Amino acid sequence: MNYKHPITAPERLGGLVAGAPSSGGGIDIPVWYPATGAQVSTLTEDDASAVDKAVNAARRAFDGGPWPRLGVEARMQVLRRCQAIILAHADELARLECLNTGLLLRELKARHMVRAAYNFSFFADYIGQATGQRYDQATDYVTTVARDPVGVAALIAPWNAPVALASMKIAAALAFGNTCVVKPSEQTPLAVARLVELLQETLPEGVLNLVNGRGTVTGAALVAHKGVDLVSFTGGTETGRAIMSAAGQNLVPCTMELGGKSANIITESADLDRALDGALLGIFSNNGQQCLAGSRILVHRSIMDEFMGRFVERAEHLRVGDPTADDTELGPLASAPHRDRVLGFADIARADGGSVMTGAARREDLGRGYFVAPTAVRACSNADRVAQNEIFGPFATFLPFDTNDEAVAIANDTAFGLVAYVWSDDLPTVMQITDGLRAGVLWVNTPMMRELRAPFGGYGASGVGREGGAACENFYTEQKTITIPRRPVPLRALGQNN
Ligand SMILES: NC(=O)C1=CN([C@@H]2O[C@H](COP(=O)(O)OP(=O)(O)OC[C@H]3O[C@@H](n4cnc5c(N)ncnc54)[C@H](O)[C@@H]3O)[C@@H](O)[C@H]2O)C=CC1
Ligand SMILES: O=C(O)/C=C/C=C(\O)C(=O)O
Repeated sequence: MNYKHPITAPERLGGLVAGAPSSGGGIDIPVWYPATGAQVSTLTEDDASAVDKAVNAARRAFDGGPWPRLGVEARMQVLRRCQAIILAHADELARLECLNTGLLLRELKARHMVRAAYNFSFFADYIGQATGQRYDQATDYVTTVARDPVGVAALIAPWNAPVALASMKIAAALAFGNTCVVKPSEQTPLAVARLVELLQETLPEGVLNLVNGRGTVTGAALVAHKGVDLVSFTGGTETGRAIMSAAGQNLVPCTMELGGKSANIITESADLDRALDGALLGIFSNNGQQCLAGSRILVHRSIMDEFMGRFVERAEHLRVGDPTADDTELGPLASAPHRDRVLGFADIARADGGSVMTGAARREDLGRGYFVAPTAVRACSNADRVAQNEIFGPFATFLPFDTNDEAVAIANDTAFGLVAYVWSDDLPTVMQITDGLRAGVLWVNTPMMRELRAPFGGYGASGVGREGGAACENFYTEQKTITIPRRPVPLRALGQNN
């Protein structure tokens, strides 16, 4: 199948430093359309010297430029202009993102670009309403807490929702007065590059810079750079470990939004129709590639066969194919190696004694794109590798449980702890399960509702720190405590006693 491309990408692509093309210097990296396997652009990698120039540009903009010194009202206006720019170019950005990720164009327009624009208006509103801290000590002293921007932010974004996730970091870093160097995934640079280019129109020079290239080259040079003051990363857990160790050498703060193996708990008291819709959305939306996927579906044993049977039937009817078509429900995976890795887990499931209920095959009838059939396996136990590893694809793992306590124990029995889903119409059951779960975000009777004022992030191997309103304020600002006597309070006069 030769699906039509959603848009034509620039033939060649690089970074952007202080509004001008970066110096590159690295290898050429092909950029593919996952729906056809065709090369659509070539990325010039930024080497360590190009990264150095980008960080220095951000440093100059921070140390001497207007951005960190701008009043809140002026910064809010700029953030609102960023929102307007994204909305005005939403169709183009969505098409570039589709071309580069194979995510559904419909979803990119309706959710990802709307979220990207909202990230900026959210932080504009947030800084406009931020309250301060003041402490009065008896009558003699007053202490206030000022917040300064931290400095140059290294923002490292993944390939599964490039613009939506990079823009969250950019908007938050800018809102609190920082300057940035953004590094998108080398697999998915197109739409983030265009976003950074578009936002130059309203941002002072050097405030938002872009470097491109492999994580081990461009990303590693960025994280290790002494001019970087903080690192925000979203991506895989192993990469998170490497980045945090490198950033640790410079003692800079990090947030790590990492992987998950989240439990989706379907209790006996669930509204099963709704839980079924939620379970399908939880694992198959975003082409199955999201950290917050409900990838371990834990079902009460009394309803396991019925629920899994209905899930499999619906999965087999998912419309897989052209990501630009309005009625497609599942597009391709992001890359050929990733497709092969995901499919490899079917053999791993069998080797561990599990059964493949459906899927676990390439959709070669759809051409050379990286399509796989929606997959469900029944694991033997929660120790199986398909129950412990993040697969990051349209691949659901089912396990039964007998009691609420057992559901909680299974849910908590992984290295991860990002999110969890609970389906029940019985309040004591909901309370018992939510009290016991060790995960950063819990959704009860709903899939994936994101509240930007609330913290988002995970326990354990799912991350360090949180993203969201106050969490971002704490991360992207330094706090400065200032104590002033109201009048000349007498001081102990040292050295005057002899
Ligand atoms: N949102 C999420 O939670 C994501 C989770 N993953 C998980 O991670 C697995 C592996 O995916 P990968 O493609 O390897 O993603 P990754 O986590 O390695 O890539 C994310 C970003 O980190 C950069 N990066 C990689 N190594 C780096 C380093 N040493 N220093 C600085 N930056 C570096 C990459 O270039 C990219 O921009 C996936 O199969 C999935 O399970 C991947 C992407 C997103
Ligand atoms: O909503 C957020 O801020 C983060 C969402 C994260 C993902 O969807 C992901 O990494 O898959």
